[in-house]
Amino acid sequence: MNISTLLDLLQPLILKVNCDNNLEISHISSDSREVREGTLFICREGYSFDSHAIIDKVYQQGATAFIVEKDVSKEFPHIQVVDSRIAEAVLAGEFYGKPYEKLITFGVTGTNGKTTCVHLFHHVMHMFGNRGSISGTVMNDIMGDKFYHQNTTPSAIEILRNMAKTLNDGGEYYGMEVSSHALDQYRVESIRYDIVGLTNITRDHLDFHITFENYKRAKLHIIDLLKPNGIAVINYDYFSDVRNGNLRIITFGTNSKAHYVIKDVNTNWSGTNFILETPYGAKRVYTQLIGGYNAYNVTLVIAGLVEIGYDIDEVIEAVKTFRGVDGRFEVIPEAKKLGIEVVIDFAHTPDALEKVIISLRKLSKGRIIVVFGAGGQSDKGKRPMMGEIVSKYADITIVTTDDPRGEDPREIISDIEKGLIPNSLHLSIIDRKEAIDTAITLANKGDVVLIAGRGHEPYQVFDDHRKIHFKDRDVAMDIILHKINKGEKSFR
Ligand SMILES: CC(=O)N[C@H]1[C@@H](OP(=O)(O)OP(=O)(O)OC[C@H]2O[C@@H](n3ccc(=O)[nH]c3=O)[C@H](O)[C@@H]2O)O[C@H](CO)[C@@H](O)[C@@H]1O[C@H](C)C(=O)N[C@@H](C)C(=O)N[C@H](CCC(=O)O)C(=O)O
Ligand SMILES: Nc1ncnc2c1ncn2[C@@H]1O[C@H](COP(=O)(O)OP(=O)(O)OP(=O)(O)O)[C@@H](O)[C@H]1O
Repeated sequence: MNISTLLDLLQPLILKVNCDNNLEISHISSDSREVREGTLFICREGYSFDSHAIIDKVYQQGATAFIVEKDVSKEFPHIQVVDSRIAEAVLAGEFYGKPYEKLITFGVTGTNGKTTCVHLFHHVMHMFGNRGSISGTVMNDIMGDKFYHQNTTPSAIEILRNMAKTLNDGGEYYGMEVSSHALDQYRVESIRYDIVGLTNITRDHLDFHITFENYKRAKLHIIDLLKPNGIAVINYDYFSDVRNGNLRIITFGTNSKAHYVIKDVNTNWSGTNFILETPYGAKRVYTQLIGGYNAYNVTLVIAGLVEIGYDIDEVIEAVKTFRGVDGRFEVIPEAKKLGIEVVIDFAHTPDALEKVIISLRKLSKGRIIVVFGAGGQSDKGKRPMMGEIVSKYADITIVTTDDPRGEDPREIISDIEKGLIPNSLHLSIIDRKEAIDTAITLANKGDVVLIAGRGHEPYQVFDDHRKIHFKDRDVAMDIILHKINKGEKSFR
């Protein structure tokens, strides 16, 4: 591609041009680790690294030209812009030929439920015989190529590249989780969606957004990214006041004013069922997902697909066969041999913890023992709130280590302890394995152990370089099997 095409597009952002208009660009990147001959490299001052500092090294790697935000030497062909992140979004859209225009695109944001919605969307589309891709926290599945990405929402270039691959390989749809960070940093700015979903909004990520208003504004920005005929599917119980010109907004929730009204939710150990009042009549919905809150996630996906033209009864039928996502209300069947239930769940916000424990309360007459911690280097303010919620709703609270990410685990635990309700039954055990073992040992017949906060995650991250393999399900399973082999049963 000739750089002049890209220059035209960037015009409103350009401060200075210091390059030949006839340069040919065969690749674009903002990451030096993937630069090759013919690359247009986008420099930016990031949160942890300033890639303007490595411009000479990247030039030697073969970069043809640079997009920069700062003054750099004339020896490097460059275009200086006011904002490299916006430039990256614009360039990525153009360079990869706007593949989103030919795909059914589904973007979900919200504090909790994004992964569940995107995986359910993938499942239903597959059941309808469509091929496509998804990206998000647990995994990226780009036309069958499955891999983990450190970000819930990758960079603009990666997303557009994956969308282009999806289209080239004959895919029809692309579903993705859209984090508030990504919305704020223009990672999805040049994408347009057929369906956007807003699951809910409660406290999280205020280390980054600082205020809840900023966080909410970032999330709501997804509505601006709809295609002209696109549909926003919004949880009315959290966003009752969203208006946006002529855009189609479809609401869902328990409030009778919503377009899709959730009623009579019943959850048990084999799934959840509820009545959904829709513009097409009342329907009974059954899902294998346990936890009443999943009625919201399921409804978001049903409403989105129905509103773009899929048959409601067929969508509801396809939902039935979805088995859920790794580490989300995952029951360990072997625990039953000890007379107890053990559940792994990714709840790591105050709201998610409350919802999961309340769901468990409906499922069990026994005591609920919760093991959890909080991640380091992220929203410290939610820690005491998590402590308060767990000690309010659980019978025994065991505070432990999550991913400290360089923070002292003792300090994180102490932040959580500040919120614990006085006189509630609680323990703090720094070693996560020991905490899980203690919870399972304390459980009597009929009790439930909830191991929360890390879900599918395979590693505990102690600092930038020290990761240890730690998957809650595997650790809990080992402990349970060990107890079964020793002939232990929870009859106490
Ligand atoms: C704070 C934050 O949001 N950081 C994200 C952001 O980084 P950044 O733009 O500040 O980039 P940086 O790491 O400082 O590097 C600056 C530039 O130098 C480049 N670089 C860097 C090093 C190098 O050797 N060579 C090189 O070229 C980088 O590619 C980048 O272009 O943009 C990058 C590309 O999209 C992300 O990978 C990076 O995620 C970091 C790893 C991160 O931890 N992000 C978290 C906070 C985050 O974004 N999380 C949300 C989900 C949250 C949730 O829902 O739980 C997410 O969407 O993942
Ligand atoms: N609709 C919901 N309302 C409240 N809590 C929910 C909802 N859906 C899921 N959860 C809780 O949030 C946890 C994470 O679910 P999921 O992975 O689907 O959300 P997410 O938004 O993708 O999270 P993250 O962005 O942190 O990856 C679940 O394990 C459950 O505890």
